[in-house]
Amino acid sequence: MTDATPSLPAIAFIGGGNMARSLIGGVVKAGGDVASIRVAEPVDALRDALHADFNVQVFDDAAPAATGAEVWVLAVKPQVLREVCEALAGLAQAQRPLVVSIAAGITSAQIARWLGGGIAVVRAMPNTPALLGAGVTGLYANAAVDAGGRDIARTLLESAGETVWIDDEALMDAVTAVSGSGPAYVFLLAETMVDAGIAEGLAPDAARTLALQTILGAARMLTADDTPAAELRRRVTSPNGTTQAAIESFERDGFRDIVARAVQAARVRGVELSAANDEA
Ligand SMILES: NC(=O)C1=CN([C@@H]2O[C@H](COP(=O)(O)OP(=O)(O)OC[C@H]3O[C@@H](n4cnc5c(N)ncnc54)[C@H](O)[C@@H]3O)[C@@H](O)[C@H]2O)C=CC1
Ligand SMILES: O=C(O)[C@@H]1CCC=N1
Repeated sequence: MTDATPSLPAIAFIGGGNMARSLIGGVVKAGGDVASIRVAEPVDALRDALHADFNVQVFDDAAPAATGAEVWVLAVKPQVLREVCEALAGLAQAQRPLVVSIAAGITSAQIARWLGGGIAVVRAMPNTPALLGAGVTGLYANAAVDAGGRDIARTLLESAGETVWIDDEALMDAVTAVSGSGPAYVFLLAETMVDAGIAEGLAPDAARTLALQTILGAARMLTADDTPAAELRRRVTSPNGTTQAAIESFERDGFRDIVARAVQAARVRGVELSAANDEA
């Protein structure tokens, strides 16, 4: 939580789905001024829930939410972003907002162009632990973003957790592949460990508690200090013990390659999303 959070300018979230809810929850929890938050969301139930839960102003259309807001957070799916931006282009040229896009793949140049050109765009790639303030966000600013704009974007995303600036926009697809999608990899590991425990005879509740608390405890150890993950792993691995048997099995089965290929697939998909949504 930063002291600057309450002084964020008026922010319009365009799209009030999962990630917008996580970010809004973070800003509200951090003491941000809810009166300065507007959300455009076409789905009635989502819109009503955002208003009920956070007391933010809600709209069923993007333009009235964006009118007068200094910051626009684009939180729609990549596949609809072009249409959303083109509908807001006139307003963007009149208002010159700071645009923060959380859409996977879509580049700052595409967004600036779809909004009519010359727009300050920050690409942000948060992740769902933002809901607990335990997220991490990669941030990239295009050349039109000034120091004040960078501060606003950082402050906004810091309410969801840590932030990391990325200088080369091409690497935002790698950020997405590691941390944007990353929680799903950990959830997959959790599912697999619970299922494996059950397969070995543990009761489902016991397997769940054992696996999930192990992941939580390990994550806390990983972030407690600078001890490398490999060293923490070594400390668990007694010579010729049970862990060594498991790690050797992972290595034989190509665990490192499996993870590297999955991260690469996510990165490549980011590039594809950019290209697929830019056809004339
Ligand atoms: N879910 C995740 O873990 C992460 C998602 N993202 C990015 O965040 C963006 C949103 O993803 P989610 O929140 O997961 O999707 P979502 O589907 O939950 O939210 C998108 C929302 O946009 C609304 N919407 C559609 N058209 C609209 C329009 N014309 N005006 C205003 N709202 C409109 C939809 O009704 C929906 O509620 C995507 O671009 C995704 O790449 C980024 C980081 C992590
Ligand atoms: O799966 C996706 O495309 C989005 C971006 C990162 C996490 N969810």
